[in-house]
Amino acid sequence: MLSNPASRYRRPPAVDLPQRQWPNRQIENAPVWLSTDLRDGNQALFEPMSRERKLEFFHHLVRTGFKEIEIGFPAASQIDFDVVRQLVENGEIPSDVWPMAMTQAREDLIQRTIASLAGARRAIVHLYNATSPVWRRIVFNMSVAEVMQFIEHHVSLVKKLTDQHPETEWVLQYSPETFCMTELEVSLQACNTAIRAWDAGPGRKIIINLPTTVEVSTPNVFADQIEWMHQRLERREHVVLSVHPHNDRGTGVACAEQALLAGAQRVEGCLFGNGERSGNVDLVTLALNLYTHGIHPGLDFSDISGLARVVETATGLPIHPRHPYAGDLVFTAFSGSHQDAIKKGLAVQRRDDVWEVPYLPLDPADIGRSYDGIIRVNAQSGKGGIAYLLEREHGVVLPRRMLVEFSAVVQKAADASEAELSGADLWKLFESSYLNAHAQAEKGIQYLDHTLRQDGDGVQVDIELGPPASRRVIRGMGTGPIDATVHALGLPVSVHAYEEKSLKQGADAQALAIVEIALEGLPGTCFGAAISENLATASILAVLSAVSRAVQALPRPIGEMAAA
Ligand SMILES: CC(=O)SCCNC(=O)CCNC(=O)[C@H](O)C(C)(C)COP(=O)(O)OP(=O)(O)OC[C@H]1O[C@@H](n2cnc3c(N)ncnc32)[C@H](O)[C@@H]1OP(=O)(O)O
Ligand SMILES: CC(C)C(=O)C(=O)O
Repeated sequence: MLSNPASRYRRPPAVDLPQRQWPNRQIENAPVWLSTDLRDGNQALFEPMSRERKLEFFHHLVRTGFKEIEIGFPAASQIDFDVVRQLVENGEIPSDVWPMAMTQAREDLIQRTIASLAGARRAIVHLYNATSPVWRRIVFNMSVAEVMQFIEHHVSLVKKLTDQHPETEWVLQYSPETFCMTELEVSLQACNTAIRAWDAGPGRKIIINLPTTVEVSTPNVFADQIEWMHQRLERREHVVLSVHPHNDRGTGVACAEQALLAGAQRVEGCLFGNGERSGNVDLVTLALNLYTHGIHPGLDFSDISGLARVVETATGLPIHPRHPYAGDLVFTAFSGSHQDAIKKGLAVQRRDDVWEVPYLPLDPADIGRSYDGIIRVNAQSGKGGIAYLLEREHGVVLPRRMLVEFSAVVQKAADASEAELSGADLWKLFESSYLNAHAQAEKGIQYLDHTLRQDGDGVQVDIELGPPASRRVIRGMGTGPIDATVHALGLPVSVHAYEEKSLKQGADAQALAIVEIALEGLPGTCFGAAISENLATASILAVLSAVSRAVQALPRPIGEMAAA
């Protein structure tokens, strides 16, 4: 039993913002993206990335289209320092990409951070300090006034040190860590202190990065906090307003999206939501959410599975099969009505038209995934998935009533196996239920051979039935092979429908024949099917298949009923 939370947990206060604008807005453009996979993502791993892995990951991020990449915390880790140096010294950072390095507000750490970036064409120094009451009291033991002096002192130091490297274009990023838990007036004071100490102005940009260091509120409260700041920050035109959502309440993506409505221009996060605790905001989901609204995110996720494997290898963490867009199961429908609707949708969807396939939020092909795994068949499936697999893998299109009949067979098999049925399983079931139904000795007919010859205007068929030890021949005359076979059987059978289809072309061409019959004494109709290189043979076998299946329900074996 969960204990009563009322006395142990508090809901953070709402923001007094009666004129809030964000609920009426839509996201119109992609934000600036910053990948913190190599910093926040990396600091949250059982085994942080090696130097080689970091470098490789960095280049993947560049190829994906990131223009801002937090490479690490060079003052805290020799690997991070070496990686930054290698990238800078070897000129491996493309001219339009901003590397970013993080530091605490401590003089020695700031010096080393700037030393790591020296010589870069452009660079972002990321300075942070926590500002919320709990951190002020427990971690830093500082008053609000002392926190402001602390910020002023360390931002000024960053300015002084970076001014000594005019060959580099410097930007300061200031993060009031724990922003979402800080009184808004204090956050504003902290950010404005940084803006002034950095002397933000024309050609001197500052990034103000507001994190949900630990996500504690509903996304609407975070959006209110962002809009409140957006309206009040000093020198706003020289400030890039950024957010850094975490996902402790599972609403990181919602927080980021609503923050964009509220005035944020930039988002920091990790691919597939890696990062401290329940992760940083997932940049893949955010970007593809935009994409499905017709807005290009400026990031290339056209090979999402390839990227997922890169990230899994680098982090040592698996991506959940139901992870939005990237999970193995997200383009798979298990339930019958979903499969049916997807099949119908795919049949009418044209490549360049607006995407309207039911149940699939985007065209899997757009992110390098194929339709292959879309339909699966299990005990929850209906006709749609079965029809899709038979058609895709064997070119077999069953008449609707036959599909209904066969789906009952599939359902039974799936229930018995308690597993998913593959296309191959489905075909085996189709073979044993229909294509080989005439070859089963037990209750049905065991076909061995036949001869067919023209007889005046009609045909005569001689069919050899088994078992081989007591083989016998039944003969029938008719207008064609089907009619003759029915007569040969001598059973009260009437043929309701017949269709044939060629399955392959050329030398190995094959015909599929499908027959629907009624057998006196049995309710409804029953289907049979057969495949042969010869159409007449396929027709004869299809009748035998249908009759054999129909008599399965009869009390006496077919041999006793058939005319000998
Ligand atoms: C929310 C985030 O993700 S922030 C990023 C967090 N990432 C990391 O910390 C990863 C790497 N960090 C480290 O390896 C280490 O913390 C180092 C090397 C930076 C510093 O190591 P140490 O000097 O041993 O300090 P330690 O790790 O114990 O950190 C606690 C100290 O840092 C201080 N501190 C914490 N945050 C800050 C900050 N933003 N600015 C200034 N000081 C800070 C604390 O007050 C505490 O100081 P105290 O020792 O005087 O009480
Ligand atoms: C932006 C920084 C300080 C951060 O990682 C956080 O607050 O989660």
